[in-house]
Amino acid sequence: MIISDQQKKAISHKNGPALVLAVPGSGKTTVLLNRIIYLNNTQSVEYKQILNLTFSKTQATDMKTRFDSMTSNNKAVFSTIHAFAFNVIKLFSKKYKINLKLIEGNNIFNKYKLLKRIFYENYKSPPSNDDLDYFFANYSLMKNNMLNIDNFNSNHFINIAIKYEDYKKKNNLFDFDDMLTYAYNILKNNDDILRIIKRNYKYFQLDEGQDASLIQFKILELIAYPENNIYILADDDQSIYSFRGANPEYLLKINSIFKDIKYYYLNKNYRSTKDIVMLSDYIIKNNKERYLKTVESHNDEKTPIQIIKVKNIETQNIFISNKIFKLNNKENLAILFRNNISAYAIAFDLIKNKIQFNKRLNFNNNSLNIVLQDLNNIIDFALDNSNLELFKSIYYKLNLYLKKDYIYGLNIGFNKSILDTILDDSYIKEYQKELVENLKFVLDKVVNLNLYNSIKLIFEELGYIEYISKHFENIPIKYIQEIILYFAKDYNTINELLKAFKNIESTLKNKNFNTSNIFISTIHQSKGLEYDNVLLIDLVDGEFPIYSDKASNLEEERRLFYVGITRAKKQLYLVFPKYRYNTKVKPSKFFNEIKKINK
Ligand SMILES: Nc1ncnc2c1ncn2[C@@H]1O[C@H](COP(=O)(O)OP(=O)(O)OP(=O)(O)O)[C@@H](O)[C@H]1O
Repeated sequence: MIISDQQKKAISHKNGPALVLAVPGSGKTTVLLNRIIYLNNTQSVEYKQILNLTFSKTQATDMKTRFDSMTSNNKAVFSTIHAFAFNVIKLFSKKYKINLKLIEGNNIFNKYKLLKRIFYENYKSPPSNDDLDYFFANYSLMKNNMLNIDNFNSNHFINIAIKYEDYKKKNNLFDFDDMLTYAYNILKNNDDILRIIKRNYKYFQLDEGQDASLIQFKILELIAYPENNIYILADDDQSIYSFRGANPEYLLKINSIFKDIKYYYLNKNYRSTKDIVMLSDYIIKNNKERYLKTVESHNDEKTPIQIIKVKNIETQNIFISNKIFKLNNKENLAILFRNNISAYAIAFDLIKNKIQFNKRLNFNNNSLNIVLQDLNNIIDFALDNSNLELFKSIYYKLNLYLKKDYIYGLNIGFNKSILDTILDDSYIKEYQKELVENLKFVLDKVVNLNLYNSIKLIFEELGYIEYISKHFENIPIKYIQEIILYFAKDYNTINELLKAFKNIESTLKNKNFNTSNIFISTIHQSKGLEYDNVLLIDLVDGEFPIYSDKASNLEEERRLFYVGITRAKKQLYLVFPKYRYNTKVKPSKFFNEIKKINK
């Protein structure tokens, strides 16, 4: 590899703050690693005095492996920001003999368990997984953006957050998000600890700077002061973690914090063909909140981007299988998508066809699980209509307009049907009677139909889908209906279907097959990586971009699309299913932006 002049300029930045603004595939990591060697050769900075920070463990290990292959010196420090913050806390705990304990992972102080208890004590009912995820998302935003509990409007959040904070404080516990605030406060208020860090490190390099949150930048400012040997590599167009508190605004205004900051630009993309580079540049120019950049491609090869229209999940899967079938073993292929849920439909087919694959997913989407579990309960109730416990778990999801007190007070005779008991009740209103009669009619049919038709009937004839769409915001309900029916075709009973689903889920959670050249990944998890062939699938409006009132969210969605496109080295396929559960849907808005390029 011949280091370009642009890269050389950035590598030979000596002292003081610098921001390297780069386009995708322009060699940011290459620059960061070469600068370590440069500082050592020309400035006599010891390797161990340069702290190289990034966000994920994978990225930190990846950097270390690449660095080890460049030099035999293994003293350079590569760390995630959280690991660095953790070390600061450990230093402090040791020095002041305070036994602070982390409540992440599976130990007895697990934060989910703790929060469940707090929810239960407050509301006398257990929280759903969505409640917990929602709380922690807001909590994380609060900590990363250095906000206080009273900056929030929701009494519910404030109430739970105060109790969560109190409990942790009293018991010397901290969680993943506290790591950053604790480390910041320790460094700010304890000169002795700050001095130790400053003695150890003289230079700081931050990769993927667009992902850093306010608190992370503030920690960097503290430890680098007054020399400010901060070197940040970033592509603001690849900032896709605002939901976790990433704050590209800080980068856009960095010259007001470091007046003497030097800017470097890397605008040549070494990864992708010209067509891919041009397309990505065209798309991202629709964003307003960004540094303007020009981009060039190193590879002039022509590989037109292919826009593929498919009918539905099934035909999308056929398209994917064909591409896998034709793949030569010297190349790799990634199937990328916006939502975790897409992984299930693909994995279903790959497992069936015994094709091994690697995956990079983040598991926080359990809407498919919820719907499957409800279907299981409804079908079980159809088979056992005197089971009051089962009925209690589903009646409120079927829009029957029956009150909890009424259901819990029902007196069911031995082996008597619950629905018949309700229908016999003379106090029940006419409209309620009609709904219960309809439920009875549907459930009687469910008992005799095959699984596929039973599920279809439940989806279409009961108030269940209406309930789910109302109670779970942003749930891609039509997509979920289609996936479930796609699975259901292959099974006779709901239990078999659930078993197959659990099998898919555990395959998705299992370790990777490192020898496979097929990857399935969310776009978020594909950042920093590259593949010969990329299939960006499920490009349906409302799913990607997801609907939002805020213009800034559309910009973030566009950045995500941009990250997806720019993972491709040679071939890029943009795949759009025209139907979701037999309903015609619109292609992703981003296709309109692409259309303009062809005019
Ligand atoms: N000067 C160069 N000549 C040839 N290839 C290069 C050069 N610099 C980098 N590359 C190659 O370009 C590809 C992209 O580099 P790298 O992954 O470091 O980019 P990046 O800027 O971190 O990308 P992204 O922001 O999209 O993750 C790699 O395959 C790398 O080996």
